[in-house]
This record gives sequence, C-alpha cells and structure tokens, in this order.
Amino acid sequence: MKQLRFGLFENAQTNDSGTATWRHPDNQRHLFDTLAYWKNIAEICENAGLDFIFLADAWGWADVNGERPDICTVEGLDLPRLDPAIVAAALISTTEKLGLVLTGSTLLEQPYSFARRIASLDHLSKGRIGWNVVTTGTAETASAAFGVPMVAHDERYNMADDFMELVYKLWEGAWEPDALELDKEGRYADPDKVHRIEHDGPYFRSNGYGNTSYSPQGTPVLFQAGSSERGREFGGRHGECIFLGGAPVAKLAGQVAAIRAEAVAAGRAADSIKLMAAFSCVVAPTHEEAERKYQEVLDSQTPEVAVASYAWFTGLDLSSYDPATPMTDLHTELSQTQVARFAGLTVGDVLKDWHAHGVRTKPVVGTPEEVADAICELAEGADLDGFLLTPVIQPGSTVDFIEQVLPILRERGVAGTGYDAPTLRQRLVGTETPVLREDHPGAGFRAQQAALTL
Ligand SMILES: Cc1cc2nc3c(=O)[nH]c(=O)nc-3n(C[C@H](O)[C@H](O)[C@H](O)COP(=O)(O)O)c2cc1C
Repeated sequence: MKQLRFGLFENAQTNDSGTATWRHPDNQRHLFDTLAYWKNIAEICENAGLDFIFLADAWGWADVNGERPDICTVEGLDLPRLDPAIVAAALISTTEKLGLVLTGSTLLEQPYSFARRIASLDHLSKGRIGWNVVTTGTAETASAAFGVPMVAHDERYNMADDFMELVYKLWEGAWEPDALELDKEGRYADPDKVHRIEHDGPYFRSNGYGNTSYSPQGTPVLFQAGSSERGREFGGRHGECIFLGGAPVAKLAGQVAAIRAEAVAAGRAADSIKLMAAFSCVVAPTHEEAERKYQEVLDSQTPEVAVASYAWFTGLDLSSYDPATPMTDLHTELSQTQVARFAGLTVGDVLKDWHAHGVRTKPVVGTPEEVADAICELAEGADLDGFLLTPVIQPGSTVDFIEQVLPILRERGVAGTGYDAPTLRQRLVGTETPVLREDHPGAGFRAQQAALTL
C-alpha cells in the first residue's frame, strides 16, 4: 500500500461544515480569532509531521427565503470568520515545514491581486503554499455581498478556467525563475527575463507586468474539490490534489477512477493527481467510550440549525417541502454535490443527517485499531493517496488522531514519519523540483516554453 499523506481541515470560524459544535465543553474553536489558537493548532500539526493545514473558506451566509434566520447568529453558523490568507500569513512565521493551504474563490477574487497575494505567501514561506480553487457553492448571498453578478453553476467553472489562464501567465510567465541576479556590482534583475503578459479573456483582462517575481513553487499547489461533472472536468485539468467528500468505498473508488480519467483526457498522467478523502473520526481506547464521546458531540448541537445550514449550501429551504419528498426532485444552481449525494433519500432523512454532520460525512467511531483499519480499507479499496482529517471538535479530535491512530499507521508502514522534502509540491505531488510538472497545463505558460513554441 502507498504511503498516505495527511492534512488537517480547518476553518477560521467558530463552526464549520454546516454543523454547530461550538457549545461542546472541550471545543476551543470559538477562539478562532486569536493568534494563540492558530499557533497551537499549527504546532500540534507540525510536531506530528502532518503535511498541511487546509483553511476552508465561505462567503455569504445562510438565507432562507431572503432572510438570514436568527439561529445563524445565535449559533455562529455562517458568520463571523477571518480571512484564511491572513491566518496563513501569520502561521508562516510560527512554522517551518508545515504546508499552508488556503481557499480562494474564482468568482469573488480579482486574479491580478490574488496572484500577487499568493506569490507573496509562497515567497515568505519558501514554497509551502497551496490554493484550494473554489467557484463558490454559496454563490447567491456571496455575490450580493461582493456586489458582483450571480453566475450559474457550470458557467462559474468557465469563469474559473479563464481565471486560471490569467494567473498561470502571472505566476509562470511574467518573471522567469532566474530573473533576479541580486548582484550589487551588477544588476538587480535581468530585463530579458521579465515579460509583459497579455490576457483578454471572456471574463478577465490584464495587460502589463507581473507584480511579484517567480516564487519558490511558481504556481502554488492546486487543490480542488468540485464533484459535479463540470467540477470534475475542471479538477482533471487543473487540480494537483483533489479532495473528495467521505463516501462508501465503492463510490469513492468510482470518483477516483473518474478523476484520473479526466486527467488523462487533459493530457496528464493519471497519477499526477493526488486524491485525498475527507475523514472524520471519534476515537477512544474502548469502543463504548468512543460512542459516548460521539454522543456528547451530537448532544451539543441544536437541531434547528439544520434548515438554515442546508439552505446556506444549496439555496433550498427543506422546511418548505413535505418530508417524504425524494431528494432527486430538487435542483439547485449552488452546490449540486450537496443534493446529489442524498439520491435515494427523502427531505426528512436529510434534515436528520444534516443536523448530525452537515457537509461532513459520518465519523468513524471506535478504538484506535478500528479507525486505523477503516483508513487502510478506504485507501486500498479506493486507491487514495491520503486523507484530510476533519475534526469534530478542536483541538481534541486532532490530538486524539495524532496520539492514538497515527502511531498505528506508522507502525503498519502506511504513514510517513515527517517532512521528506522542502516544498509542499515535492512532498505531496512527488515532483523532483518545486514547480508544476511538465504535463500540467500551467507549465505551458512558462516564458521559456512560450519562446520555444514561437
Ligand atoms: C474536503 C472538501 C473541502 C471543501 N472546502 C471548500 C471551501 O473551503 N470553500 C468552498 O466554497 N467549497 C469547499 N468545498 C466544496 C467544493 O469546492 C465544491 O464547491 C463542492 O464540492 C461542489 O462542487 P460542484 O460545484 O462541482 O457541485 C469543499 C469540498 C470538500 C469535499
């Protein structure tokens, strides 16, 4: 079995994933707006040799028929938050090896300023930055807040393709990797290695010089998680590391095969994309204790959150449907994944499930051995490259995994023991150098390459 990679799912918000576990007495996430919280989490991850912290993000809020229900404020469901790029910047100086992956939206960001911000982080962290490319599932309220037009689901991916082309030009083509000479007797930089870029796309335009020089990784490691047909096509083209929601092993295996096929269709090697499934666990020395711990997490949550939370992700007000309505009758222009994953269930079933887990899958509840077995079965059965640990409470869930489960996986030889390469891309994608593989479409925008094809 291959050596698995592990990242930690985090969110600069008191709750995440559409659940509201903040009331749990051991949950420290309500301190998310303090540097002390983040330093502690990052230190725990780095000491354990986890590959990265992933900072999710969302824009907009829960909206039920034009109103943000008071329950959202009472439970801290959707707001307030911090900007993950700022959290990542703060953690660069408190860590040395840990990868820092942040979420950024191609609907809401401006590519030129976004490219500059990411390159700045990659320079300062010496190549530890990843970008989770999202088209924004919660688009309706977010577009209202940002004052930009709402764009339909599949078109958001066309827009994202255009965004990518422009940022590749800036990251890969504007400054050659060896443009800076830093010779005090000679030149600071070589003018022949600094290029104007031109982009006149259907959605974005830019004409002129890049604002940042070539950063250690050039393009940050590209993460993606869209699972609709169009989302998968986008991921197969651009993604280097793709997150999958947790699912039964057979379904995951199908998703993995479909994504690898998309990569091949885009002219890339099937194994150039690393697949990581979200994984949640509640672990304790005995099975009974683990079940009791999990029940405490469920009991800490208020059921009324579910309607508002589901509406936040999908725009659908489940309380307005008969509970017996099949989920296959519903359609959304927001996150289609959050409707499709419940095919075969009714609206009533989903409300119950959503209260417990939100967008998260049901945790594996059990002893350290049971959890390690579940990880190995999933990884082997679905040909996964790693897992994104999604904690139910923080830092407790993370510490439990690190102290109780990780040592078993290391003993079995399926988890690495530390940082075996300097940059995030080398560790995660397995490249020899810190930059994009040659078969990645972004590599085609390198200045040298462009010159060769002229
Ligand atoms: C592990 C994981 C993490 C995700 N993190 C975010 C996030 O931080 N922000 C976001 O807007 N969407 C996030 N998503 C949602 C996906 O980016 C995507 O919008 C969703 O799967 C719907 O895909 P579709 O638009 O192709 O239907 C995440 C999905 C998964 C599985």
